[in-house]
Amino acid sequence: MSDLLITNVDVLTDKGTLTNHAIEIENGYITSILTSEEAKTVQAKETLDGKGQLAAPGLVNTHTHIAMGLFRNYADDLELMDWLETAIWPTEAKLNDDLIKWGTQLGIAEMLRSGTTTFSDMYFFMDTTADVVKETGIRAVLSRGLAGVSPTADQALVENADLFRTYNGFDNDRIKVLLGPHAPYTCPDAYMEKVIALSHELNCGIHMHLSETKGEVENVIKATGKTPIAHMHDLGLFWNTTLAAHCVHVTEEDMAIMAENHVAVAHNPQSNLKLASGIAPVPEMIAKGITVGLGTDGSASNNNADMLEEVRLAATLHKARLYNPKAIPAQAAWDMGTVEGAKALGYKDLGKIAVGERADIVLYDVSGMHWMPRYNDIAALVYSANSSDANTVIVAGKVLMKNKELLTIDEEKLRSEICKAQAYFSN
Ligand SMILES: N[C@@H](CCSC[C@H]1O[C@@H](n2cnc3c(=O)[nH]cnc32)[C@H](O)[C@@H]1O)C(=O)O
Ligand SMILES: [Zn+2]
Repeated sequence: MSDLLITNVDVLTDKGTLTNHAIEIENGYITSILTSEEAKTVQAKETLDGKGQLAAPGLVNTHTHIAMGLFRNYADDLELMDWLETAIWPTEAKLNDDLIKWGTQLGIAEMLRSGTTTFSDMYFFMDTTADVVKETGIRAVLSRGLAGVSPTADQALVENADLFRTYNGFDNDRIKVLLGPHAPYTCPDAYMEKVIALSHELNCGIHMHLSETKGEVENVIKATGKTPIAHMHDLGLFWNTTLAAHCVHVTEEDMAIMAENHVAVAHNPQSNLKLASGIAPVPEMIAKGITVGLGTDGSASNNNADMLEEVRLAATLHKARLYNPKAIPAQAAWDMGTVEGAKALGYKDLGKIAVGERADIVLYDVSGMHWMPRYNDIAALVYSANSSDANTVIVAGKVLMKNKELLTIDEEKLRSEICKAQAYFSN
């Protein structure tokens, strides 16, 4: 008997949309895709009626600081270093476990409601974040932010290693753990050497902000004679898997290093626009064989965790930059938001609806006027859908949102806790 059967649903597959089909799920995986006729004989513990809905893979947010939703619209219209130094870091100093718990829950509620089923996080108090991930059922790749310039730098390494030992591989890889060296400007070489040594000891991957702003690149070149990518490569950072957030200012040589060392990129178009960082050369990176996923970055620089916005921006931004409507076609943008993002996070069986894939599925309500006519569902998702069309969300075969009701989060309680947090940060 299967665990879950979704019936009467349109299914987005690599070969186009299969109308009025059924998806069978067992042990967190998609075990078959059937016609409605074939599905009649299937026995399942739970059945979901997918009538009027389109089943698509869940979105994969490859770069967030999810609890930063606490600082949504708190400090805007500043460039990165100014924003971090004058607004964000002093406020983050007031964070505690309890606030992180509610900030994380806020982000997860927002992501599930907008069709995201996996996120990759870099932040503080990651044990608490891991707890919330465990309870809410979302999929996550967690890294403890590591800053060598912080007074707690060495303690943070211990915390990241403990996080890895406790959670890496939890629940059949529903949680994975990376080391999170923050950025070249907060991680001096001596500290990076400790991070790299730890990555060898644990056989652990890396998640780091790299080449985000012109200023960062200029400073690293001044100090070392090399770009941040070349410098990190020479330090030995890329020996295992690396997820590099941003990569806005990369040279041809950087891209060659990244391709050769399988450095994957988390492209955060909205954050890069808002912090005036620039536009990453994404079509160029993809052409060189680099895996590029999409991320929202924190909701204090975005200012939401809506991945469909990133998919749309990825599809449109590079067209305008290159005066080329084919720069990132709709399918490529969709893939970056799903299967390519999953690859960037080290999942080989995530991000598609197909037999054998992990069952992270979103059912979109396609009854809205903006869904008519329906010539092409990929184009509809990329160019016309609203993320609030997400109606039902499944992660690892478990239903986490059903007909817009979150089943693992008490939103009333969450609202009241976020109001308290706002009052706390307003003082
Ligand atoms: N430095 C911290 C841990 C870092 S957590 C990750 C950090 O990244 C910061 N952050 C958020 N968005 C960005 C970005 O776009 N670039 C660089 N840092 C960011 C965020 O505010 C947070 O401080 C410590 O003292 O232990
Ligand atoms: Zn970031």
